[in-house]
Amino acid sequence: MLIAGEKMAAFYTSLRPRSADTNGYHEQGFLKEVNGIHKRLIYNKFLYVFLRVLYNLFLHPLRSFPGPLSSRATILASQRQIVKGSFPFWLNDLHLKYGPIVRYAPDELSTIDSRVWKDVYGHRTTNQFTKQKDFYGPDQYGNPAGLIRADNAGHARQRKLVSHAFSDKALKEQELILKGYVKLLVEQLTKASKQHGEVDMVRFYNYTTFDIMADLTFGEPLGLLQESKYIPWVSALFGSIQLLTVAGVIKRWPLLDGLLHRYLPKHLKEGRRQHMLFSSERVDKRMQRVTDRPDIWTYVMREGKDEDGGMSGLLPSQLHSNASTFMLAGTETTATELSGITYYLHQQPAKLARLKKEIRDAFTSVEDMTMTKLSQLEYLNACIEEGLRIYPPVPGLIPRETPDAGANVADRWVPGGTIVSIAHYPAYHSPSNFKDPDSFVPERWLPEGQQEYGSDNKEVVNAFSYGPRNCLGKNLAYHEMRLVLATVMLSFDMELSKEAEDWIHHECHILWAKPPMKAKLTPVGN
Ligand code: HEM
Repeated sequence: MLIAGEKMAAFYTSLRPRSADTNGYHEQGFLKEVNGIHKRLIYNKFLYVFLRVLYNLFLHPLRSFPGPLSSRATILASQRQIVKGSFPFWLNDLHLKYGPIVRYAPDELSTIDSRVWKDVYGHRTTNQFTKQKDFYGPDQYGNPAGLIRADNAGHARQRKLVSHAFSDKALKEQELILKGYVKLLVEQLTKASKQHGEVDMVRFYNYTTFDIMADLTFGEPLGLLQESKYIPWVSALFGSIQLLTVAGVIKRWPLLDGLLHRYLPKHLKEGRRQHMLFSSERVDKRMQRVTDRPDIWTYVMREGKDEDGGMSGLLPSQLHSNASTFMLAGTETTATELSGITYYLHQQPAKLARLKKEIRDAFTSVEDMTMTKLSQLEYLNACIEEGLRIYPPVPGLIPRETPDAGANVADRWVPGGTIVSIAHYPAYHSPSNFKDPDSFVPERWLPEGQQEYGSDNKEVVNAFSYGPRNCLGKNLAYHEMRLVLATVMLSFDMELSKEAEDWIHHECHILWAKPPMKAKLTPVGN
């Protein structure tokens, strides 16, 4: 080590300018030389960028795919939109202009063709297409990675183990837990309305979904409903979403990414560590408890216990990573959908009245609501399907990389190493897939709407993704959305505030940046 250090010192000394008196080497001459090298480096960099742009435009294997010149030339155009929070809308405009498949960045294709679900995400092809590494990044909880970032073999093993906790049978046993929280939601909404006149529905939906998911993941709620406020951990989670978007953009520039990691202020690193610890400590505490309460781990332990009573299937890094995934994937998404549906229904009084009537005819109290009865409410289910179409909680891309040998994607040959993705928002808002794509029309999902909307390409809507890596919590999410929406409609009449009239027009940083949705609630029967 010391020898290496001495050698380095000698090397730098040899580079230092020597004075003209000692060896005739003039300092100015040296500076000129350095300037020359510097200029040549800049020149070379420019030359490289110029040649790269020419290559991307005229020689790249994707050159025959349509897209704007700026996007085919460099990744800057798409990155600008991501940072601005307008990526899904921009992509939507590109599809309107260029058709069902668009080259939105030099190595990247977006498509709105429903065949892509089977071709790229389906069971038959999932082993060929890999998740795009830059987009998902390494697992912060270390290796072996949890569900989201595991390779296909590691994923299949973990998924088999945890899926017991998300089965219909498990959900039936979790019904009472969920009901407890929606009853508390009604109590707290009533109290907050009396106190403040107006309540922010986005917050109350978040309180509910975070408390439910924390109960199922940590065996205890976070107390958000009880206190009617976010705890710092949840606020930090929301605050970090925009930063994560920027970090995702920086990741594509290795030099900047390296600098970011090296010079990230200590307090931010510590904040991230504390944030991760919050969830890991809670799940560790839960694992030490012996209980038969039907939370996630009761099912996983039952199915995956080894001879010593430990968990044979999940290592600590996977346990921590999956708990953290459940707490993000299973909360914000469901609350987003509830907020979106609430907004759209309150723009169309006739549809709102029809839904309220269906719910109030079916139930007199939350006690009457069962999973089976809720799943049979035609109009409620149509509203949820339409909500998932018009305001998908995961609005952007879920990118995959083609295998080295290339692959067929919707009848077109795509070379190896290409990033391909179906884009939820553009696919669901395309007039080539839907009539009146920007209108909230639950009837399109019902037999009565088939005459008018029968030509809609409903197969393209897979808001929970498709194939072996689709959403694990789909059943839970559907039940939760039905239960919460039905409870709110049964218990209150709601009037959105003036400021909330334009609520839907907000940015998207991977997830929707939802503003508050203030509403006046009147308890039914008052
Ligand atoms: C309306 C609500 C929801 C929507 C629209 C939704 C959507 C999605 C989507 C699109 C994916 C695929 C992501 C990708 O491939 O990168 C996904 C994965 C996942 N979701 Fe959901 N989700 C919702 C609710 C939930 C809930 C309630 C849970 C409960 C824990 C959950 C847990 C997960 C998990 C664990 C994965 C990863 C699955 C795997 O890789 O095997 N999600 N979700």
